[in-house]
Formats: sequence, C-alpha cells, structure tokens
Amino acid sequence: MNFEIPSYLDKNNIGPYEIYLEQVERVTPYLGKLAYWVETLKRPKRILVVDVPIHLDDGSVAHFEGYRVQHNTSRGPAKGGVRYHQDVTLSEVMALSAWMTIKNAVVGLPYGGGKGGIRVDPRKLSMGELERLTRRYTTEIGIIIGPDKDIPAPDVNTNPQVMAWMMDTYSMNEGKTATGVVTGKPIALGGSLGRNDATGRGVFVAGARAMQKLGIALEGARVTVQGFGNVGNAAARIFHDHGAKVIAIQDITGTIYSEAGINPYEALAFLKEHSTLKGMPGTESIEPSSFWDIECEVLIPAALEKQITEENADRIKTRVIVEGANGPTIPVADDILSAKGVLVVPDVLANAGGVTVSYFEWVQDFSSYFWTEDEINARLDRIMREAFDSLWDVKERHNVTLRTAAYIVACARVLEARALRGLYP
Ligand SMILES: NC(=O)C1=CN([C@@H]2O[C@H](COP(=O)(O)OP(=O)(O)OC[C@H]3O[C@@H](n4cnc5c(N)ncnc54)[C@H](OP(=O)(O)O)[C@@H]3O)[C@@H](O)[C@H]2O)C=CC1
Ligand SMILES: O=C(O)CCC(=O)C(=O)O
Repeated sequence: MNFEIPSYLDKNNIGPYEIYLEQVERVTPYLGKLAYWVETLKRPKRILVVDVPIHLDDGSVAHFEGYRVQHNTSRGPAKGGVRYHQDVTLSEVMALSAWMTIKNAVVGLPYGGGKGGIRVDPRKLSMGELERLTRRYTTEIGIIIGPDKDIPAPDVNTNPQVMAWMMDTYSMNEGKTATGVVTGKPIALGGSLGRNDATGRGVFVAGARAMQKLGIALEGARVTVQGFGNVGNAAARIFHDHGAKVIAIQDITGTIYSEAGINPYEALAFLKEHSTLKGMPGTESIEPSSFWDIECEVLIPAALEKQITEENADRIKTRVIVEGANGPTIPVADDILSAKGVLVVPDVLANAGGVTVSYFEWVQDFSSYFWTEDEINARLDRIMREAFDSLWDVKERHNVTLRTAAYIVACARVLEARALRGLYP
C-alpha cells in the first residue's frame, strides 16, 4: 500500500487518511532520532473488512460493509469507537483509528488506536434490524477484538444500547461474561458514571483552559455548536452551565440562532419532541452555510470530518475553535485559521474526554469496583488540564500550533514505545 500524499491532490478534496498523513509529515522534523521509526505511524497495523449480512424485517437479506482498523498497538491494546453512517469508508476508519493512536498518547492512556464502522444509514433500520446488524458485526470482528486486544466504544450513531449488544454477543461467543470488551455500556452492565457526558465535558475543560490563556471570560462568552448529538449537546449544556451563551446550534435538521442565547436543555427537549431544531421558540432559523459567518468567541464543530475548509475558514469570526468532532478542519484551513490568529484546540486533545472515561470504565470493569461520578469527573478534569498545559508548553517552545504540538508529543510517545519494543531480529 502506498500512503504518500500525491502532489496533485486537491487540498480541499483531501481524503481523511491523507489528512492524517499530512499531520504526521508536519511533525517529523521535530522527532529527532525517533523519526527513524516514523513509517510505523503511517501504516495501520491491522485492517479487517467484513461483510455483514442480516435478515430485514420484510424477510429479505441485506449486506453491509463493515470495518475494524487497529492502527497501532505499541502502547497497549487498540481502543476506539464504532461508527454507523451511510458515508463510512475504509479511508475514514483508517484515519479515525490513527487519530485514536495520537489522542490516546496525548492524554497518556495505555492504549494504541483502533476504530470501526459500518456503511449503513441506521435511521432506515428498525430496532430489530439494528440489533441483528450489531450482533453479526461483533461476531465478524470478534476474531480481533477483546478486553486485552481491542476495545470498541460509541461513536456517531452508536450508543450504550449498541454497546450492550456488542458486549452480549462477544460474551456469548466466548462462553463467559466479558464486560471489558467494550466501553460506553449502560451503567447496569458495567458502564461508568460520567461516560455519557465525558466527551462534551472534556471539550469544555480544554475550551475553558484555552479561553483562560487568551484572557476571554467564560461569563457571557458567545458559543456556537455544530452537531447536537452526544458530544455537541453535552458541550453546549456544560458551557451554558458555566455562564457562557450558546447563540447558535446546527444539526442535520436545522440551524437555529439567537443573539440572546439558546438554552441547550430546552433545545434538546424541543428536538426530542419535534424531531427537528427548526421552529424552536425564541430562535431564528438560518441557512446552514450562514452558521460559519456568526461572530462568537468559541466555535465547537461536533459533527463530522472536513467541515472547515478553504471555503469557509476565512469567513469564521471566532477566537477559539474547540474540535469536538474528529477531523473537522482540513490542513489548508488550519493554516488559514492560524494566520488569522484563531486558536484551534485540536480534536486529539479537545475530544479526548470520552476515551479517558472509557479507560476509567475499563479499569473499573477489571477490578469490579466502581467509582463515584465526582471522582470520575475530578480525574477527567485533571487529565484534560494537564494534557492541555503540557501541549501549551510545547507550542510556546517550538512556536507551532497546538495541533502540531499535540502530534509532536504523541508521535514521540508512540515511537519511543516502538523503539523500546524493537523489532524481531
Ligand atoms: N461519542 C463520543 O464519545 C465521541 C465522539 N467524537 C466525535 O464527535 C463527533 C460527533 O459524535 P457524536 O456526538 O458521538 O455523534 P452523534 O451521532 O451522537 O451526533 C452527531 C451529531 O452531528 C449531527 N450532524 C451529522 N452530520 C451533520 C452535518 N453535515 N451538519 C450538521 N450536523 C451534522 C447529527 O445531526 P442529526 O442527529 O440530525 O443526524 C448529530 O446531531 C464525531 O466526529 C465523533 O467521531 C469524538 C470523541 C468521542
Ligand atoms: O471511548 C472510546 O474508546 C473512543 C471514543 C472515540 O471513538 C473517539 O474518541 O473518537
């Protein structure tokens, strides 16, 4: 496989894995002797592509393509979520797994990186079909996952119920209950308190730290949020709880704006009742593309990759971008934002709260001893703050962006482990 970035590549149409490769290219000069091992970071360790056939409710059989990629296991078992989405591709899952390698190293978790996905629009499946899909997929990838091998978790369109089915299927196949095979489970099945809001909470802790560095007050700060799922709605709620003003929210169903501020709890209740954000009282519905023109102090992309491109980076009027989503900013847009003086808190730090509490869940499952939510949140906040501060020091020392600082730290940690382990003679 050739993972070089072709020079003719349209910088705006760059694929997810090529984005990751470009990020690694940018830090190689900072890696010193460890650069000897850098190829390790460019090649996923293991890729499994599976056919997932299921019976549909009408009696027919449908086939879906699924993936599990273990990008790197130098620092420990692979770890990362599972995505169900109609646009999932192998390149995307490869990139998402690589970003997990970097993220886990940034926050110092004893994991490598993995990610899985199925190309499916889950909204078109009944609950029974979704369960059959999940169980068949789990059996297919069962040959490479396990509590000490590769531990899946929720990502876009997967949730605690999906994790419960995965845990049950793996356990049935192994002949024993193995709670530690997935994280993000329901509390009744060995899940952890705090996991549901953990990614949004981490986005808040990293974002608040960035604001502090720039001298921006939290009270009254204007926040815009793209994506109102697990990550976006928790981040919006927690910023709101700390006095910030959420002035715009965007999801697939609509983009709502209010200069006076939107109560995210009410937005969530409205979305649940009406299945759309459009028409929420006290808000104005605006064109999706206008979302990027809204002046704010903090912008949180919390939907999918490649949302901030050369097309809209120039229009963005914010002081801080906190990447709740994975890969929302492509490299050419990163350069535009950096030249404009916008501070980007990169995904591999900003959204690491989710996997951090997943790690707590895995540890609790092994010991069958469960912590209080206060203990979990306090440990999460400390890890996020310390990771932010150590990246900030590297950023200042090398005069680089926070993303480059994150890659310098993470790549060095992964490659140090690789070098120490060595190769079979
Ligand atoms: N869950 C987790 O713990 C973690 C998630 N992440 C990342 O955060 C991001 C969001 O994940 P998560 O919140 O779990 O996913 P969810 O499925 O819970 O939510 C996704 C949200 O994004 C919205 N959305 C999807 N496409 C678009 C679009 N083109 N424009 C605007 N909104 C859109 C969805 O709208 P609708 O509901 O209307 O479809 C939904 O509100 C992903 O990049 C994921 O990889 C990162 C770390 C951990
Ligand atoms: O909780 C986890 O293990 C992984 C979450 C995830 O997929 C991510 O951080 O992108």
